[in-house]
Amino acid sequence: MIEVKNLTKIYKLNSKQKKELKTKENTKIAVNDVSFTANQGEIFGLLGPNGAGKTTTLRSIVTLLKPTKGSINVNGYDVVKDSSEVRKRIGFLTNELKLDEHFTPDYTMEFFGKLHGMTNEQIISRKKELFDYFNINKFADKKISELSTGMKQKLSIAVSVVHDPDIVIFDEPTNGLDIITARAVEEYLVTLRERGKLVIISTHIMTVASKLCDRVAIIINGKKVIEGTIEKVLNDTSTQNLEDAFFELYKKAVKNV
Ligand SMILES: Nc1ncnc2c1ncn2[C@@H]1O[C@H](COP(=O)(O)OP(=O)(O)OP(=O)(O)O)[C@@H](O)[C@H]1O
Repeated sequence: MIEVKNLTKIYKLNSKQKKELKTKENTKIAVNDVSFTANQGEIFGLLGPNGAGKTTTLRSIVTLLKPTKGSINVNGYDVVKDSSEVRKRIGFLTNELKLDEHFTPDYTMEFFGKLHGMTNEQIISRKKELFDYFNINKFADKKISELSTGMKQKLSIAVSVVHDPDIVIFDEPTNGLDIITARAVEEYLVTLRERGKLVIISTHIMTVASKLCDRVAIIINGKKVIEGTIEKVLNDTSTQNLEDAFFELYKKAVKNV
C-alpha cells in the first residue's frame, strides 16, 4: 500500500533550465500538495499531460528524489527515513533504465539479483520463471546489444522485478513499444495484479489507462484534479470516456490558473 500525503516537490532551476522553461523564476513547483492512496491488488494510474509531475511523483515514491514537503509511506515504511526497506519492496521500471549492452540477459539477472541480496538458488529459480514468461531463454546468452527493442524491454521488466517486489511501478510502461510488445507488457501487469501486487503506472495515453487501471489520479500542472475509479471519474465529469473526462478537467484547471 502506498500513501502519498501532501507531496510537494520544488526544483531549483539553473540558467539553462530557466531558458528551456521560458521563465525568470529560480524554482519550479513540479508537484504541488498531491495526496493519494494506492492499494495492494490494484493497478493505479497516475495520469496527466507532459510535464504534469508524474515522473517526479514516481521518483519520489521509489526514493530517488526527496520530497520538499509532505510524506510517502510504502507498506508502513517512510521513503526518507526507511529508504532501504522501501527499495526492497518496490520494483521500478523507467525508459531511462539502460542495460549494459555488453552483458548477456543471464549475467544481468544474476547481477541485479545479487544487488538485491538474493541467494544463487533464488536467482536461478526467479530467472527461470521470468525468462519462461517473457520468452527470453533463447537469448539468455546473447549480448544485450544483439536483442530487439521489444526483447530489451521485456528483459528490463524482468530485471526490475527480479526480487519479486510487492509493489511494481512503471513510468510510461508501453511508450514507444510496438503493438506486440505493448500487449505483452500489459498482460504482465494484469498478471501482477492477479498475484495481489500493487502496480502503479504513469501514462498520458488515456486508452491505456482505461484498459488497465482500476483507479486513477489525474495530475495537471503539478496538482491532483481527481482521484477514483474510472467510473467515478466519468460520473463526476459527465463524460463517456477517459479522454473526454481529461479534457473537461484540463479546461477547468487551465481556467483556474
Ligand atoms: N531535475 C529537474 N530540474 C528542474 N525541473 C525539473 C526537473 N525534472 C522535472 N522538472 C520539471 O518539473 C515538471 C514536472 O516534470 P515531470 O517529469 O515530473 O513531469 P511528467 O508528468 O512526468 O512529464 P513527462 O511525461 O513529460 O515526463 C516539468 O515542468 C519539468 O520540466
